[in-house]
Amino acid sequence: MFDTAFLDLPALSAAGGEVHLPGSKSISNRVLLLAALSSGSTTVHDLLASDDTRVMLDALREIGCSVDAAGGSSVRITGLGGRPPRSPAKLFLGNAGTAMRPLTAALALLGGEFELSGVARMHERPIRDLVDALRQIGCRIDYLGTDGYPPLRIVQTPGVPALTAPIRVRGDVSSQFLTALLMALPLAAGTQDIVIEVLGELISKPYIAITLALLARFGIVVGQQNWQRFTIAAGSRYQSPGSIHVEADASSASYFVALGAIASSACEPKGITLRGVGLDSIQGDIRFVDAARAMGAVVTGGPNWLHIQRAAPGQGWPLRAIDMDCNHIPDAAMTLAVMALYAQGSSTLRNIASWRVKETDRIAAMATGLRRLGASVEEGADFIRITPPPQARDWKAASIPTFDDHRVAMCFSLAAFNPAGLPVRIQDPGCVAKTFPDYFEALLALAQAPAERIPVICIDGPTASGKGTVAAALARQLGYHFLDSGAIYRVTALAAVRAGLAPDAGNEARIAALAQTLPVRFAGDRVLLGSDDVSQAIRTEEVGVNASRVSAMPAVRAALVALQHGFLRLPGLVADGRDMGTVIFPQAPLKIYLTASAARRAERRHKQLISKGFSASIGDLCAALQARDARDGSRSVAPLTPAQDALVLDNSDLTIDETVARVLAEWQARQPFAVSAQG
Ligand SMILES: Nc1ncnc2c1ncn2[C@@H]1O[C@H](COP(=O)(O)OP(=O)(O)O)[C@@H](O)[C@H]1O
Ligand SMILES: Nc1ccn([C@@H]2O[C@H](COP(=O)(O)OP(=O)(O)O)[C@@H](O)[C@H]2O)c(=O)n1
Repeated sequence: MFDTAFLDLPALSAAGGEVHLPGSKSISNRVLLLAALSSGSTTVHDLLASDDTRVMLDALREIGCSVDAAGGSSVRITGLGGRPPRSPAKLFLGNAGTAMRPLTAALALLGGEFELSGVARMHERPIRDLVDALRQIGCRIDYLGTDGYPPLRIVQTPGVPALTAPIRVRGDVSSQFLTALLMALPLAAGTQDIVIEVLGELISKPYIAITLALLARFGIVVGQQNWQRFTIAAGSRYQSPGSIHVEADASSASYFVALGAIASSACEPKGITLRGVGLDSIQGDIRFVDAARAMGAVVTGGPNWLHIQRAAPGQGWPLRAIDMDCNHIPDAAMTLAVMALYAQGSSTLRNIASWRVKETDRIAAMATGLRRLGASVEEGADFIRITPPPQARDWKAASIPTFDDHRVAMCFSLAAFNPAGLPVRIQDPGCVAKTFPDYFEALLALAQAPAERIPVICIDGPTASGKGTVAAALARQLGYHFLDSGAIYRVTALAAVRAGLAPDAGNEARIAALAQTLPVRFAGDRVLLGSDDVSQAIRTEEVGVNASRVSAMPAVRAALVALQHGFLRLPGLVADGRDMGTVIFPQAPLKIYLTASAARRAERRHKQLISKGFSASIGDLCAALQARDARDGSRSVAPLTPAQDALVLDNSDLTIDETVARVLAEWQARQPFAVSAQG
């Protein structure tokens, strides 16, 4: 997951390949609650691992269900099955509406004392209509903060209240209230039919269809008339299906359907293949496929898969503008708003008032981001109209605020295919954790960009100047890959010595041959030579000196070039070494030559070695590093010297954090985003 302050996506040019989507958030949480209300155990497969499912699982444990890992993405839930929930209990539900609403209804019916709270945004998301419906039937629920919003306290004597009249609930604000009642009211259907009447036009009907389909899997049959009246038959009982698979999220599929529709396929495999959700999905958002087709996407599919390709020029590419009622696909329709950037003419998405009360005001959020990209946007209470930038040159490099809304973040990643070749900055990319923690990894695995567009920051300099430390910290903060080229030379030296080859000029050809096929791999912080973990072994001073020797051999350096180029991958790279800016990545937009006085560097190396349990004397180290500087600086190939366009940074009197901050400031200053103006 990209847990960084922002993620800069370079302009992307093409995409292709296959992706397996994670389980749906709303199906995951519905299934978890139904399993918790059933008797016996239910093994839930393909459960989404995300913030929202985590808070639901924690809450279920808190009220007395047992939750056991069942391998991979499976969990086994042993439900209450008629037992009262553990009470009193305080439940923290983050920003998960799919936990807050159904748990409120279920706990109010089961009885006990509960406090349900969430993050600040959750306390701004209305719940009055559900509370009013539950109060009608005698449930005691109090607001602990603002009237009409969580946090809530439930104090209800155990035992489900008797129901005499139909329960009425508004259906025109959020369908989640009706879902909550449909999932909880079978608890009250022991000896009587339960009738729920919807007031107003029910929005998001497809989400109710998912609820009904899942209730049926748990043995509860609900009759419905016109989406206005729902009847749960007397004697209904939650029956665990034993095991159940969570479908992948059709809303998450929308980003990849859109990706296939807008990205060209540079090479085989053509187009995007999605696994985990297909044309037979129980999720209403699968209808997004029809909307994407209307805009020009070429979509085929089967029971558990979809394949999407961009249309031929003039036959759906550029995309066609649409004017569409999106009530049936409220979440996925956000993706259409970004697809509209690639359409000819203005697109209007209507009947989307529910966007205003989601994780953020999504109409405002989409309008903000789209305008920053250069589109003209008109917004109303329940619609948004998008006119793309007229020409490629009218696009702008934008820093997109995501308002802690996973879908906003995912949608706007698609703007990286803009015809102007501009990068896009996604602020707080970690907010995708709500439904799709590895979204950006999945996108970047499919997306392609020409090597010259992938940004590289080079940090070169003498030994112990802090290159490795600073480069690794930068890579972490930017979400970029990290190349420790010194480690490659160290591994080469170690492999040579292990092969009986002394690091002398006479062995150059043989060491180069060995370097050509060096089986080195980086796995997080570990360095592997074949299957041998050599992370520690390569850090001795002896290996450092041998590395300096083999690195002076032109044939060895040549043999390692391709290996180093291979590290240049999306979304970007921070490369640490001696010749990153001069030889390996001469096109890099930022080159830092990091240095410090020999005395300071010897001190640092001394501390580092002592902390790793190696013995060393500062005097010896200072002499050795000066000798190494001389050898690295005087060798015939790629001598240690600042690139002409490098920025020399002497950090003798800077801390690590100060050094990183300086480099980061240089990097930010080179970005096209108007950061200060845009926030
Ligand atoms: N600016 C700095 N101030 C103090 N110590 C530093 C600084 N930069 C790095 N160090 C420490 O110096 C040691 C050597 O840094 P390292 O990143 O291994 O250098 P290099 O990769 O240039 O050889 C590390 O233990 C690191 O924590
Ligand atoms: N790009 C690079 C990186 C390292 N090297 C050599 O490899 C040796 C070990 O690299 P390193 O970065 O781990 O060394 P230290 O700076 O940590 O001592 C250095 O002394 C250099 O001689 C190089 O020649 N070119």
